[in-house]
Amino acid sequence: MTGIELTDGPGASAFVPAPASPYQGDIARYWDQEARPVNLRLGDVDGLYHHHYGIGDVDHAALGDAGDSEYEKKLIAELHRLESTQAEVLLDHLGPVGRDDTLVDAGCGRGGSMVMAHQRFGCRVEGVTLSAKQADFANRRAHELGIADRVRARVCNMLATPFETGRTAASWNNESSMYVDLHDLFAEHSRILAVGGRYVTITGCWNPRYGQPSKWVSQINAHFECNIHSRREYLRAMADNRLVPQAVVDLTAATLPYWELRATSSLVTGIEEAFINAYKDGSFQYLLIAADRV
Ligand SMILES: C[S@@+](CC[C@H](N)C(=O)[O-])C[C@H]1O[C@@H](n2cnc3c(N)ncnc32)[C@H](O)[C@@H]1O
Ligand SMILES: CC(C)=CCC/C(C)=C/COP(=O)(O)OP(=O)(O)O
Ligand SMILES: [Mg+2]
Repeated sequence: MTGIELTDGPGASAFVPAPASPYQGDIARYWDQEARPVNLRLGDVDGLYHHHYGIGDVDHAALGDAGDSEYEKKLIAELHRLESTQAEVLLDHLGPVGRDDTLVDAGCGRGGSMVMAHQRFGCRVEGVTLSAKQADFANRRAHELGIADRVRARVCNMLATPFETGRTAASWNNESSMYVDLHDLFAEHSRILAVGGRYVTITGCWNPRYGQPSKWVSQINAHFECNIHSRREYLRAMADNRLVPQAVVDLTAATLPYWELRATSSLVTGIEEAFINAYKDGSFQYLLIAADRV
């Protein structure tokens, strides 16, 4: 195996494999360099660092008056609450999970969802990301929380993981499936999941009823260097890989309040309008799909 040794600091990943493709090298670099305030300031609220979006109604009573000197702080806390609610809803769909189970977070980012899964179920959680910086960040947080023996991130391609065949109780992709071929992705989840295990994704996908990816969807792809798939592609690739949908939940209406609130904040990144327009013109959907491995 080719790769490089990382030696900078105690949390550094011991071994970073060479990227499986030039594209994966680009994505590893993208997330190694990412430090947007909208992600770090929200994570600082309670130490759960997410790279996904929010769902649910805005609590206007908690936000208070826009003229209030504490308003921006409250707005950040509210956006973070909505992002954590999103992860809670994903975890709600994992089915029964025991302390002895192992879960896999494919494309784990800085590890917020992994920590939440461990705190809810007491289980072991293994995460993979292309970014050594993210893996180090997630492992440092797990260490600070005293759960490093149960929650671990590593630098690894989610299409070729080191996990044993048929031993994972449940696995998920939280806004990370738009970076890979879906047939390759679901073949790997299907391999590692136990029969009867559960797979869950929350994702943005283009709506086949619209026809083709809209200009807003193309703008989101360019912004994140990703490749948003259609709803049809998800369902077909799952069916081809022994993943049978048990629930398909359209979260589009539930995510719009998050985007509309975020668009008013000082932490805007410039992609807010594309998401709002794409969701509103029907070309784009925010979906949760939970599937049984049969
Ligand atoms: C938008 S972030 C989502 C992070 C996390 N799931 C969350 O909800 O906070 C996308 C993640 O997918 C990861 N990713 C993309 N392609 C990957 C691949 N082929 N293998 C492993 N991770 C990948 C990136 O490294 C990044 O951590
Ligand atoms: C739903 C879709 C299409 C998601 C694309 C993947 C992605 C980049 C998610 C959010 O990451 P982030 O939290 O780092 O982004 P931001 O900085 O915009 O908050
Ligand atoms: Mg974010």
